[in-house]
Amino acid sequence: MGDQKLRRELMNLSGMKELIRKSLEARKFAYCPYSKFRVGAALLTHDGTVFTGCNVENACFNLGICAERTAISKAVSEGCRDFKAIAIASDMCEHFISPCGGCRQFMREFGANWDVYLSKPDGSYVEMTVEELLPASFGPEDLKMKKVNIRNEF
Ligand SMILES: O=c1ccn([C@H]2C[C@H](O)[C@@H](CO)O2)c(=O)[nH]1
Ligand SMILES: [Zn+2]
Repeated sequence: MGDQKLRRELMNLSGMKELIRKSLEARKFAYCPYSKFRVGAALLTHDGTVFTGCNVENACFNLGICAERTAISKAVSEGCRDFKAIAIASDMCEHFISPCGGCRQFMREFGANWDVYLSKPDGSYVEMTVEELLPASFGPEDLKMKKVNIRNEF
């Protein structure tokens, strides 16, 4: 964990603002006829590519997908997994949008020490890491332990 923290590269201010602008832009494509709660995301990879996403709801309510997961799935399905930052935008002026628990775990799959910008429509934001949003997390490394001998468990 310590090593990962050292490797974290901070982004410059104009880069952050541009990513937030793209998440605000992506929010416009939100398909949210049920909640009417638009969310946009813009995901930056280490090679500089940006994948955007919006929430996509469904008449079968529990099938809806969040903006963050849309963006991450777009990136992974195009061969990109090396994430630097994700910006998230909604229409809430009073609060910074904050990702749901499922999206935090989805982000965590691809590392704990990359940046998440929680924004407001005026472009203001707070910066957090995936680790800060999901402390003491369970990740892919935890599955790499030795297989237990199930017969010895009783
Ligand atoms: O960070 C968030 C929070 C909520 N939503 C979506 C899910 C649902 O479509 C709507 C209301 O919860 O907003 C996101 O996409 N991202
Ligand atoms: Zn979510």
